Amino acid sequence: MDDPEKRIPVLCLGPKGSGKTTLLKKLQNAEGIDNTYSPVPTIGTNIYDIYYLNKHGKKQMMSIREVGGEMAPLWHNYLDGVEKVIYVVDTSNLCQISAAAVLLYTLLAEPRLKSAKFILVLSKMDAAYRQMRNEALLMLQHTRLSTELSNAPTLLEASPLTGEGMEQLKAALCDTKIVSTF
Ligand SMILES: Nc1nc2c(ncn2[C@@H]2O[C@H](COP(=O)(O)OP(=O)(O)OP(=O)(O)O)[C@@H](O)[C@H]2O)c(=O)[nH]1
Ligand SMILES: [Mg+2]
Repeated sequence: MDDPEKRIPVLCLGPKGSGKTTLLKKLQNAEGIDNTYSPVPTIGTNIYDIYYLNKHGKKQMMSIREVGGEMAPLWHNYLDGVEKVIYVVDTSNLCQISAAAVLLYTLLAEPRLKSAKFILVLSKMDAAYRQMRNEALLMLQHTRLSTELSNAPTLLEASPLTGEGMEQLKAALCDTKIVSTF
């Protein structure tokens, strides 16, 4: 397990199996992220180095720390110095969404994350699961969060398997214009 003291500005959280590892691997432009890809559950944490072009066209590296869903009771150890939180919710698993919402609200109320930017990723937005999008947003009370919170999460719909939403996620992370050739 990595050292929680090591400052990594971007944290990727969400319930187990919500698709964090798959999403971050795809952000790294890893090969073979398709229907045959079967990641192992993250026991502990993983750090992913992501390369991107900044607004001056220069290649830069950003580190993102994933903390496995199994580690939810220990997430609070990793919040110091965090500037951005990618919160991944599995749209195909409506049974898990209420629990995901409670964990999200706890993070939004966390004083150490008061000025952090939240990116709420509805994952597994493959065609088969798209129909569940509205139910998922309702269960997360997304409309209420957007109107009542100053640090309301930015909503993104993504599927690492189809590539949907990946450029938007990169752009939201890098505060840079969308770059199509990377
Ligand atoms: N259909 C579909 N399945 C996905 C997608 N992303 C991830 N999965 C599957 O969901 C399962 C869990 O994915 P992971 O990326 O390991 O999830 P995780 O959030 O990292 O899980 P933990 O590390 O246990 O917290 C795997 O079987 C993936 O293949 C997606 O976009 N579409
Ligand atoms: Mg994982």
